Amino acid sequence: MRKLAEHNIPLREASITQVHSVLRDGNPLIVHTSMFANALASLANPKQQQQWVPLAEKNRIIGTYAQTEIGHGTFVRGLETTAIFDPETKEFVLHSPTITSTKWWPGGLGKTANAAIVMAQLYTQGKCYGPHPFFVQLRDFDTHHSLPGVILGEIGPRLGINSQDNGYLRFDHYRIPRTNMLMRHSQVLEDGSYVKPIHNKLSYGTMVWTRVAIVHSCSKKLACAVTIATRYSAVRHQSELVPGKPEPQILEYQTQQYKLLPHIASVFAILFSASSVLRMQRNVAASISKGNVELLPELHILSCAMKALSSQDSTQGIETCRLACGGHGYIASSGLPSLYTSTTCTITYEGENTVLLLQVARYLIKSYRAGLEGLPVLPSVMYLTAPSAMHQSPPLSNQALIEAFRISSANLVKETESRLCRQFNLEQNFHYAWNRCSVALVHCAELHSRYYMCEKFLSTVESIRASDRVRSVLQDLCRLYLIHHITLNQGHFLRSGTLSGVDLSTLEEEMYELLAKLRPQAVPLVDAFDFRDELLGSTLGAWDGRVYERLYEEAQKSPLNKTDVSKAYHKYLQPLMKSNL
Ligand SMILES: CCC/C=C/C(=O)SCCNC(=O)CCNC(=O)[C@H](O)C(C)(C)COP(=O)([O-])OP(=O)([O-])OC[C@H]1O[C@@H](n2cnc3c(N)ncnc32)[C@H](O)[C@@H]1OP(=O)([O-])[O-]
Ligand SMILES: Cc1cc2nc3c(=O)[nH]c(=O)nc-3n(C[C@H](O)[C@H](O)[C@H](O)COP(=O)(O)OP(=O)(O)OC[C@H]3O[C@@H](n4cnc5c(N)ncnc54)[C@H](O)[C@@H]3O)c2cc1C
Repeated sequence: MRKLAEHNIPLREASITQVHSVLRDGNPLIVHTSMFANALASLANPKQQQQWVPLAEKNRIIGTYAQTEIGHGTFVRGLETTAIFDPETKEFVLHSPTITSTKWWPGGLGKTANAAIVMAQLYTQGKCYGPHPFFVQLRDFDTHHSLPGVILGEIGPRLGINSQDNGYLRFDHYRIPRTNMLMRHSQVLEDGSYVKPIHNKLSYGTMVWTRVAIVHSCSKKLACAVTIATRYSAVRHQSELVPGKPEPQILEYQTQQYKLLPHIASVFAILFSASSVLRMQRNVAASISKGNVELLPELHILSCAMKALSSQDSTQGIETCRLACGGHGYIASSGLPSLYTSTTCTITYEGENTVLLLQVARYLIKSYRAGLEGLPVLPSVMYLTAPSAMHQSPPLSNQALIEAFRISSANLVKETESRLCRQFNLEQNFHYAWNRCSVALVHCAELHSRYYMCEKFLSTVESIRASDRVRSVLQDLCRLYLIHHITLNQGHFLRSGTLSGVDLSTLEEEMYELLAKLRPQAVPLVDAFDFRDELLGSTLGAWDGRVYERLYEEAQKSPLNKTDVSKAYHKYLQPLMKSNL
């Protein structure tokens, strides 16, 4: 926090710096500096911001974002916590009517936060208006004791990020002033009348913002993992590539290159997509402040798509990097296990990936249908019904591969929409039909999202300002990325007729050549990420390559090595050994 102040970084921008990477097992302040700060910035009105933001900046208020309940995370409309307006006292009464309405998961809620943005069902004048955000003080600002009517605690150990004190929270008819409802977009007036927002999903804005931030953080996490595994693969020698010759660096094995290089490429693909979504988010934020919400649906869908793909890619990539380090990848001091556990949660939080992909699919199907009817659709999905342009680029050129992605994605959407219609005719119920097609719908969303990521990678590399040599390496990486994802999704390309079996063999051949060509660039590429050793926190991935010395030194720090004979020997082992059992 001191560093943020020294560098004049506003609280809500902390999460896109590296400040949180210093703490490996999560961080009790992360939701304060990300979601809480952002909720105040985007959902509170100017007066409320004046009241709370300076206190949050000075860390007098430490907040969290309390939305999820034990019973409902995904289905936000199903939340059960109520905020009922009492016109007599001009207060909202917050209440948790059931066990399932207990808030569950918010980061920092257990012991750290003294306030929260609470999402609760808003009732006024006897009518429910759905989930709305409220600023709620949870603990005394001086003593830190929880306030009467507020019941809270920590939820217990998790797979990872155990320093984050995820918490639970219940309210017992807890009263807050009317002015604690975050009123930038919708309001409850003194007489209890409700003023609705210009778009009814604006209160979901903090989630959209965080999804964009997650894309950024996923590229960083993956970059850390590939740095560790690549440097280690240059230091580690094992087996014989040619019988009788010295053991080579494991990075010489093609299979090792195949494990690492596509993920190095993936770091760039995610990063460039993140930048593009971030740009869009800034434009949308500016438009919203002028009352224009036209591009909000596009931002919502793009942030869902990129959050889902980047969290999945980075989690799989980190696990591949860990396995690529053999046994040493399993040791905590390699840094890889904590990278994995602190990244796999991004698949679930801020919208479980399948659910987000289904949001994308819903948009694809709606846009496809609108396009067929000649209605206007937004730019990113115009291709679904636009005429194909496959034959205009040289065969198997980068542009041709992007076109193949585009046509295959459009083809899959078309096929799935027909399936949906057939299913609808059978079921006579759209929702049942949708569920029966949902595996295919998720595939549509994945392919569309991959197309977007490939396109962003290519267009960024083509326009980037760099020396010819740097550009040439990035072009090779981009080419590897495109081919790698085409080989992983061969079925879609064969089905759409955009690539033949022969094309796929040619591309596969080229991929193997690219692995060999890029091998000498692997270490310079990860060095260029420029992580300090303290941030990597890895015995395998430090700059100086002293892997074995560091592993040995780290082992000396194990608490079990403080004494030659452990207490457990006297307490359990010795009696057992003497017991003749
Ligand atoms: C450090 C981080 C720590 C972690 C923190 C957390 O996890 S915090 C907890 C994080 N928790 C989660 O992330 C929970 C995940 N769950 C959710 O976000 C929501 O429940 C939902 C989006 C899945 C469905 O919402 P729903 O049932 O209200 O909506 P619906 O499906 O009926 O669709 C109706 C229409 O609304 C549209 N629309 C939807 N959202 C947006 C938006 N943001 N903007 C604009 N539009 C949006 C949608 O496209 C559709 O448009 P159409 O087709 O009619 O034109
Ligand atoms: C580490 C961590 C930190 C978190 N931090 C916070 C926080 O700070 N604040 C906060 O409010 N919350 C937080 N959460 C909660 C998080 O946002 C939710 O867990 C997440 O949104 C998923 O919801 P769920 O747990 O209800 O999963 P569920 O929705 O119950 O998912 C279970 C399964 O059901 C499937 N499913 C659900 N709905 C559908 C559907 N419509 N169609 C198809 N399949 C479906 C899912 O795909 C999944 O396979 C955190 C969670 C974790 C793990």
